[in-house]
Amino acid sequence: MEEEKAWALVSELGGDHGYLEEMADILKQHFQLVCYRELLQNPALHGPKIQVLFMWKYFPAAEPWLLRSLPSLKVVASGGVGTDHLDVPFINSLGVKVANTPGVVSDASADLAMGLLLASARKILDAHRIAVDPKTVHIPQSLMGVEVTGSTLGIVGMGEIGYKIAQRSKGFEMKILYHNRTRRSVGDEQAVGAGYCRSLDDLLRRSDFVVIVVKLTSDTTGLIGHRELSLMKPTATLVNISRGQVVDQDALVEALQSGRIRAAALDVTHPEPLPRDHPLLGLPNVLITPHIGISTYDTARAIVEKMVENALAAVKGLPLPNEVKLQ
Ligand SMILES: O=C(O)[C@H](O)CO
Repeated sequence: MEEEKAWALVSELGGDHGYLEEMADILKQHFQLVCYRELLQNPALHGPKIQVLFMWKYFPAAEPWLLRSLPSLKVVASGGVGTDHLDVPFINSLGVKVANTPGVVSDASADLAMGLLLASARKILDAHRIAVDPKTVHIPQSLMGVEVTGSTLGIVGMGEIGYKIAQRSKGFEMKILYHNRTRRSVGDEQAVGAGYCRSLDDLLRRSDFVVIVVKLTSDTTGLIGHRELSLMKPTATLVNISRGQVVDQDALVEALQSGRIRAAALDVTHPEPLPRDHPLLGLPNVLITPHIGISTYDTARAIVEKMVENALAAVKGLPLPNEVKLQ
């Protein structure tokens, strides 16, 4: 006899923050799904049976009132690696576990970092606009970029994603520097030819491209501010794929407007999206993508599969493969 499926809450199936059809099918194979909208329409009917909250791109937000209205909840299974949108101690205090999906997001995130770096260095978006607009005249100087091959890349945060960026950069013959709380093994460093910078300032002074890949914590909030930007080369480019709050955006606007640094390429901002009149959106030396680091079909599928694995373990009372525990 088929085991009865446990109930899980999801944002939407389809829609802006919903799951693509294929991903929704994976969830449906294992769980009976209730959409957030349905829950709000009939909380007394749906609330008590929900054991899993699946979060995709932070939706539905795990707000205290929502968590408290789900008495059978066992796990918040969040897609992606960052858990800065979750109050883990509070969730745990309700007897609910938190899981994320590390590992499977790393390749797509590292690929995007390289994409942003290359697009910014070679002004690929400006070039596209000129190529498709018959009214523009191609002035070659305006599309002159900076050389990637042989340049120096500074990676701030050498976890799995940072390391994968280093592996990719090796193919571009870049000199790799990294700054991280803990130093990698000699073997890891040698495999990609990465040099450790104990001091972030040192890395900032020496790099042509600085890629930010740290987790958002109280230590990394505002890590790159006026002082740090002023240490960078005027020809340097800042790439941020971590979280918007790691960079002081006012300081960044100033550095970009004054030419203190050459350019920035950002997959993350604070807030997301930025208000339409935000100065970053009007600067010619900024490239912004709307937090698409993990947005590939393969990665989305792998994320959803991991979310399911964690959720099934929680429902069965087994240890979670990816429980988030605050150190
Ligand atoms: O944290 C992550 O994995 C991505 O930034 C998506 O939120």
